[in-house]
Amino acid sequence: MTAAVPTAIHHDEPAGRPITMFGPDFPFAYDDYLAHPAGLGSVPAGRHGTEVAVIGGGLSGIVTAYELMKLGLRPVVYEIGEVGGRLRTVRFPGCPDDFVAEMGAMRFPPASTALYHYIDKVGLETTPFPNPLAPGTPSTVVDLKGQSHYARTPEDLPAVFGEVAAAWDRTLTEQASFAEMQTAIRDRDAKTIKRLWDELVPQLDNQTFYGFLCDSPAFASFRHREIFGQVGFGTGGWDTDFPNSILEILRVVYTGADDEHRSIVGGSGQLPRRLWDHAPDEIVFWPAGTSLSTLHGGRPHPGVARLHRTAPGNITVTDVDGHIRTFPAAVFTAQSWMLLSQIECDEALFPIDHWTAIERTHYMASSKVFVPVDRPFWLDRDPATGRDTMSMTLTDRMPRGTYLLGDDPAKPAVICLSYTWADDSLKWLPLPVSERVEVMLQSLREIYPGVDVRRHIIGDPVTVSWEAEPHFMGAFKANLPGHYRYQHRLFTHFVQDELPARYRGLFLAGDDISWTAGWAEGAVQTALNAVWGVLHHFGGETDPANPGPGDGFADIAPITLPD
Ligand SMILES: Cc1cc2nc3c(=O)[nH]c(=O)nc-3n(C[C@H](O)[C@H](O)[C@H](O)COP(=O)(O)OP(=O)(O)OC[C@H]3O[C@@H](n4cnc5c(N)ncnc54)[C@H](O)[C@@H]3O)c2cc1C
Repeated sequence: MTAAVPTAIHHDEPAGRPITMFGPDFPFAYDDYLAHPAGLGSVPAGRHGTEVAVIGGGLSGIVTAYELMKLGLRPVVYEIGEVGGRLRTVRFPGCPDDFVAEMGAMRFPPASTALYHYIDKVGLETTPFPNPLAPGTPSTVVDLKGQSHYARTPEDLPAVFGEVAAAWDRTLTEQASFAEMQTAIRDRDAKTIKRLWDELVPQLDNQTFYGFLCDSPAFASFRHREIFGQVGFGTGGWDTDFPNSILEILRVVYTGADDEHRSIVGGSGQLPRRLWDHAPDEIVFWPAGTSLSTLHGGRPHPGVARLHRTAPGNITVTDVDGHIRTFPAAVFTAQSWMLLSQIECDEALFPIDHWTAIERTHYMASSKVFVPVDRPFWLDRDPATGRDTMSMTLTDRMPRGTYLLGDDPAKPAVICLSYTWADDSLKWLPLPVSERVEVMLQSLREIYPGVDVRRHIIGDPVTVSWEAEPHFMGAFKANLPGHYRYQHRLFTHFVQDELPARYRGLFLAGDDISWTAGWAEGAVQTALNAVWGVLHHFGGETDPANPGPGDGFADIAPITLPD
């Protein structure tokens, strides 16, 4: 548990299976499905070599393409920017290559077991991420209302933080059957998960995160709600999530998505790039040594400008260079608002209810700023106080979260001066990077009056505001109250037997389609759904010993709410 306030109920890890991102909406064991020696299934030999368009070369698109290739199909990946998408690792201009900044995803819970399947496959190493009060984080400062609290463990914080933690524990116990749900997830007990969740969804779909807190007697005090919003659980301040559906938050805390985060050594962007170059041992139809890279002559096709149907079942793709190609199936993995804005689309691509669901998608803004520094000077002890010079910092000032990355005294290091979401991110939007850095350094000076951070900076800063990136609408989707039905339509779209034939053959995957948006695990899980969808569409099947996500769908399907 990495909580600043250890707010999810924390039991000692019992023996047996750990908590994973198994459900609660769709409790399918993607990790077991991936690990099974029978593989993900097969398509009829007559289909081998058939082209399938994969739009978007982020993690979801690359996983989709990789698995389609292994089945003997020919994925044709279109990417408008860089392979990797929101797994975007950048270097600092003029600095050596071992300085990296994670502009998108930067910390991955071990609970994301389908994601780790691919991290392990391509041989990437991970290391604990220095979240607030995580065991590997030397120290944490919580700075609220102009008062700073230094802590090595949660017990070092003033008593009110413990009260807030207890209030969250009590709220989850009394209003969300927390312990029972975690036991069911641990036991992979899909029936109990569904019983608990299917009861909560209709009750809570209309509720915001903040409303959920206000309804809890444990959070009767405004001050407690305020501190909780500023310090939160796991990774830090969560008040920017207060307007979102409480179902989004419960999904995260039940499944351990905010716990025990690890970063990928050298950067997360290596994962999709290595998978792009990876030649799988188990591959059908294609000669040994085939990879996505060899199938594409080294690089993906350019971005997609137009999508339409030229015959029932066919998807015709026009790329930004004007090349036109028609496919018997396609998987769309970019943010779905691209279908409403940057890509010219034929309305016949989806039924109208799906278009409505796409249109209702709500995105969270997010900004980050990083600077390279000469060394991890924060580990220097202040001789007067015996404290670290500087600490991982949570604050109600503009930067909100400052992360200190690096612990080798002999090496340069990196500071994430600020990581913000939603309204907090929009406050940075008008400022160029130099002004962002000035405001951030000023805030840090208030918190650490004797520390001259600027003196240690050895290169230019890098920044991102995802809401201003050309091919993105924000950092990630976050459902608002009342959005469950839209999310349900998008997630279940990969099972197309009930759809009129004219709408089949185009599949949706990626972060927007996932129940746990903002977590790369969802991008992988939805990719595997789309792969199953394509396989099924082409008359293929899974091995009876290893059924896929669509095979036993009726038994574990997300609950349908009435209109
Ligand atoms: C700031 C931030 C922090 C995050 N933190 C975490 C974290 O700590 N842990 C975690 O697990 N996850 C985190 N995530 C979420 C994680 O990054 C995503 O879930 C995952 O990377 C999404 O992958 P994807 O393939 O679905 O989408 P993307 O990575 O967005 O891929 C879609 C691709 O489509 C491309 N595209 C767009 N338009 C077109 C077009 N017209 N034609 C062709 N291609 C197009 C885009 O360029 C992009 O490469 C974070 C994300 C952000 C932004």
